Amino acid sequence: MLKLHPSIDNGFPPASPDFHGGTLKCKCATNPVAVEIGAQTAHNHACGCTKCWKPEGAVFAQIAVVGRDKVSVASGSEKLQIVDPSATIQRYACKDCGTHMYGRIENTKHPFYGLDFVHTELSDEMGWSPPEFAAFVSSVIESGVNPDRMPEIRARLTELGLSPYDALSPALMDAIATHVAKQSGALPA
Ligand SMILES: N[C@@H](CCC(=O)N[C@@H](CS)C(=O)NCC(=O)O)C(=O)O
Ligand SMILES: [Zn+2]
Ligand SMILES: [Zn+2]
Repeated sequence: MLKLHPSIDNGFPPASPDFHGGTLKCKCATNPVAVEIGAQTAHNHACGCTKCWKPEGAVFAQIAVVGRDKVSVASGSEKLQIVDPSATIQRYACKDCGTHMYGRIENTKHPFYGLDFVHTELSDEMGWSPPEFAAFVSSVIESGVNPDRMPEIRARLTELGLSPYDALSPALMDAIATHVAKQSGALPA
């Protein structure tokens, strides 16, 4: 069976109705970085881009958003470093094991400002919001996936209920464009 991501390949449970977050831990056997998430996540999805962190052997990342005020580093903050300070999303990774612990947008004009990006499979808790779609699917080629495999990959994502898109989902792309149009004045604010 084609393997895309360990938390996706075997299907995924629905979100627990009263779920209020959990703790993400990096892969270090000793002194792991721990990040507390104080709320349920939203817009969880598979991402095929080269910038999002993937578990060993995975073709896709799994990534969701949560309010930045709900994210706090509980331990190991001294091990965190920003992967690419010039990127829109500043991804804080453990410098020992490479795991990305959270991604943050500092540009207050960005449509997603206020939301942090997190990989909920780094938590032992069950009940997180499940993935809803697959984003940046064509980008897996940039990580070395043979383009001939794309029909099979898109078919498998569809079978899992994750509609494949080559950017974000239409709903999120519309939300971004609406935000931009309100900033430019093309739409009333
Ligand atoms: N084709 C590019 C796409 C990168 C990209 O645009 N990623 C999206 C989804 S995570 C994004 O919003 N990136 C902003 C950032 O990385 O700061 C790649 O794979 O590197
Ligand atoms: Zn680590
Ligand atoms: Zn990505």
